[in-house]
Amino acid sequence: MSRQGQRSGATGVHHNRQYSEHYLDASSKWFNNSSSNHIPPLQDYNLYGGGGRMYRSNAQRSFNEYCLDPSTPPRSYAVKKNGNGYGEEDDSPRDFSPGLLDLHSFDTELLPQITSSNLYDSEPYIFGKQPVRARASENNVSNSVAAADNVKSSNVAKIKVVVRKRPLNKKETAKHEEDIIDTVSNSLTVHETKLKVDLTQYVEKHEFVFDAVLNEEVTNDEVYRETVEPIVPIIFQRTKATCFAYGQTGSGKTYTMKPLPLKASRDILRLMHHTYRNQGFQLFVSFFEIYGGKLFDLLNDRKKLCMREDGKQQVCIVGLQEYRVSDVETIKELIEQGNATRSTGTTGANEESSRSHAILQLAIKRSVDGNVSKPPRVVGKLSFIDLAGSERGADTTDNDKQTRIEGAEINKSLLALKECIRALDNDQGHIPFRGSKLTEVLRDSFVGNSRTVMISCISPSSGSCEHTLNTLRYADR
Ligand SMILES: Nc1ncnc2c1ncn2[C@@H]1O[C@H](COP(=O)(O)OP(=O)(O)OP(=O)(O)O)[C@@H](O)[C@H]1O
Repeated sequence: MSRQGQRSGATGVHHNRQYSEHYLDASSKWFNNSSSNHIPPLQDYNLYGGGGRMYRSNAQRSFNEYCLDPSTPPRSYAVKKNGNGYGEEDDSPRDFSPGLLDLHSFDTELLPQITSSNLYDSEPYIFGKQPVRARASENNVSNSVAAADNVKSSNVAKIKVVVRKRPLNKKETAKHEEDIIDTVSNSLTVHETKLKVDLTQYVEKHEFVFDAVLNEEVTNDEVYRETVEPIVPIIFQRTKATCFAYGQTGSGKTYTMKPLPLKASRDILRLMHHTYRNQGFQLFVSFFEIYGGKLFDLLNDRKKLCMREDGKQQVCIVGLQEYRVSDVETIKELIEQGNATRSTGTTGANEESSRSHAILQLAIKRSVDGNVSKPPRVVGKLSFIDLAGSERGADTTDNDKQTRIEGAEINKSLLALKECIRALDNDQGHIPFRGSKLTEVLRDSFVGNSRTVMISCISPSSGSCEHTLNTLRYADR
């Protein structure tokens, strides 16, 4: 009997198997319904002129100059402004001029520090109207929820490392590969088969402990609850958070990351429409990728973007399009559009492998003093990063020059990311952002009040042992 068969299937988290329907199916569903009970149910309060509205922002035009109908892909519409500040559809589709998105100093500069009592005790305002006293009692309810969120925020670790083990796939099972990973609570053991000099086999055990270990039975909903859900409320409290998935090609990074932004935006909208109702928060989405050290806008025909640093060493991504969104459907469309645009390529290791880092950002903004004529500024931000396959850095032999260059670039950025996380972990004053484009772009997510969640994805199979150990060593702090 194989070792796999002998084991009792000890797991850190006990839940129904989710992959039975979707696993082994490359077109598995990416957007699951969130079943979170922690945040009140979403209601459409029609805050922005209709749940089906979406706004596109860039720095050269005011944020509400564009308004798109989410029922069709956003880039096929341009919008002209009407009298009430909201747009109407226009036939001229590519009316957008490249904007300047300054991640810090323009519309993403943090609002001045608002103490929690200021933020929650003040009367709510409605766009263009005076504060309404009648809403005071409703606001008191919000206050207590917000206060509870404050308490929660101090409990959210600055860096959290979670390992997710996927099930064996069809190919691995067909090759009779064994599951060599045991998980118990937040620890795991890798059983590596080795050869002695006399060619007899022996098993070396490698043990690791992480903040959480999620076994092959854990669903995407549970991954969300363990990783991103605790961060969502603190985004409203001037926090910038990053969640990324690391691991070899085929280890489940995309499978793990894809549902997270949608689940997070659903909860963000719930909070905006409930706890923070009428407090002027707005949600913006942008989606870009870093491929070969260059930036491309996944929500604007993969338009090439450039990153600049201003005199105050603040990072700007020139031309990046952001969309103001107020309903989950629109966000889903944008994410689907971005994913479809994302580049994939062929290498010796995995034909479908993604060789780029995809970065989806959800930014919560608010106009200073509730003045809608002023561009809204970032209050908090949540970045989701689906990293390129970690073994790409070693991809130097059986591929062409282009693939080798890509591999070197990926290797550089993954190392730089690790260095930044190590520096954050050690509370070092200096964070080495400049190590790569990826870390430069993420600079503002690492400074100040930041949170980082790393999800290390591993394959259970004996054939992936070396890569799995590399991934776990990368994640080991
Ligand atoms: N936890 C899981 N449960 C069920 N199926 C999974 C799980 N993780 C991954 N898979 C499946 O494994 C396959 C590879 O996963 P995925 O594409 O997410 O890998 P990846 O790490 O993103 O690879 P790449 O770096 O090449 O993009 C997919 O078919 C996916 O559906």
